Amino acid sequence: MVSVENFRVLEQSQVSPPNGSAPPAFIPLSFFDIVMSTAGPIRRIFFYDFPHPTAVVVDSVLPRLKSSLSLALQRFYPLAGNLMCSSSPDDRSGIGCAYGDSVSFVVAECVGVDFRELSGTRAHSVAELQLLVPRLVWSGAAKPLLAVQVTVFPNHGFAVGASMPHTACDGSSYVHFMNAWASASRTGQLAEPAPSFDRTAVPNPLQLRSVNIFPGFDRCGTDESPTLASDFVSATFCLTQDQLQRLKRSVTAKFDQRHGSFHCSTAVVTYAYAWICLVKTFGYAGDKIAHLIFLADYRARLQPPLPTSYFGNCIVPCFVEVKVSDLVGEDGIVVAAEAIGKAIQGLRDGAALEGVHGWGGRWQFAATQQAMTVAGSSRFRVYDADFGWGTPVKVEMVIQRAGALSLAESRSGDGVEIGLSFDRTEMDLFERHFSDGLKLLSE
Ligand SMILES: CC(C)(COP(=O)(O)OP(=O)(O)OC[C@H]1O[C@@H](n2cnc3c(N)ncnc32)[C@H](O)[C@@H]1OP(=O)(O)O)[C@@H](O)C(=O)NCCC(=O)NCCSC(=O)CC(=O)O
Repeated sequence: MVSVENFRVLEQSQVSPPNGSAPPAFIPLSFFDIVMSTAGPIRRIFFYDFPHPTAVVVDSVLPRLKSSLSLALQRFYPLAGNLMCSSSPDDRSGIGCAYGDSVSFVVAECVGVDFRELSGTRAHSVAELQLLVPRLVWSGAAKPLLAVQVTVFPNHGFAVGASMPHTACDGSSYVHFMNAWASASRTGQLAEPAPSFDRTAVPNPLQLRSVNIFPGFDRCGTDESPTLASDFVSATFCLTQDQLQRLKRSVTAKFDQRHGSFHCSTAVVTYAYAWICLVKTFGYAGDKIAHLIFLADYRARLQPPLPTSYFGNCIVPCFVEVKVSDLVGEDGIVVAAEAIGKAIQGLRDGAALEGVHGWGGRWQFAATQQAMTVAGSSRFRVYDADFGWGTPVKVEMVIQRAGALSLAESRSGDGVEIGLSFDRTEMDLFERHFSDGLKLLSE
């Protein structure tokens, strides 16, 4: 078990882009950056098997991780910069980059810990995971956008934790950076496509300029991890390709074509199935409306589209509401999939931005209703992040709220992985609903 007693910081340093390679710049925040700025930091932990003593990690792994991080920052230089936002809402907020910018790089050691358990799929403490991700500390003008922590588990492995405030970028850009850093470490070269920071084609339907429209914004970047009960745990649930196909068939077999059609994708059935299990776990009354919020990548959906290498936020929220009795009923998966599919269809031809005035209110209301939210994507390729010592044995998003779900491709390549956090009793319930539903599918 990771506790403060068996966890110690070995080194705290700063990593900069190579000398003079990142010239001073100011990159204005886009509409999407400002909208997402209160969403809290993105925090992932990449676990690697590495059965060697700490000294070997320090001598051979760390120098390469640092030099490749420096190389990656040459291209992703805004991540070494600071958020600039004056108290006047008229001043444009942006990312300021200056010579000498750097990223905090912490090295820690964890002893007497079951590395397998912490990097496994079965329930493990979220408070322990929190120790493996670095804190982003905002103080005055210093508002860093990336912090890195490498934690060594002697003779077992190491974990690379990276935190970025959502103001800097969305999940697609986060993983773009991590994969660029990993491939630079593995090959010594920058092989991933260069990021694009060009904001000129990004729409601004609400004419937003500053993050200071949100009271208390400063606290959103500073990563104050809540103190969690020791029985608040995180676990990973997998849906194999075969199970996904069965779920898709169970939807399409019953879907009433008279109501129109939609593409019953992997994302649709995964969200639908997890949502039903979650609603059953919380045991809501049948007449309550259940809420789901998921995010859609808007790069390819904009007219004209932005390149996939666009770095920043380009995501829009999708809101889905279904009555609990319909979700937990016999055809719940059909009802949920149809409602989610319709929300995805509604993203076509730039239509999502038409509802932009309602986003804030809908988001706030759904949050009061314990909405299920989805982070990550099964298309991000988080398991490609090989720094030169093999692919991750586990990639975990740190989730501090019951009802928040994270998604990734499965490590084996067969299907998807769903990460969730709950109190242990709720986790047991969720696990039972999840496996019972799949048993029914195979009958
Ligand atoms: C809105 C969506 C979830 C809807 O997904 P869907 O799969 O249902 O719909 P779609 O139109 O995109 O794709 C439909 C079908 O097209 C195919 N398809 C489309 N694009 C593909 C791609 N890039 N790779 C592989 N397949 C693809 C698939 O066959 C899929 O069906 P099939 O699946 O049956 O094969 C998705 O489009 C999307 O935007 N995903 C990214 C969401 C995202 O960025 N989340 C992170 C937010 S930030 C965040 O949360 C923080 C963080 O992550 O760090």
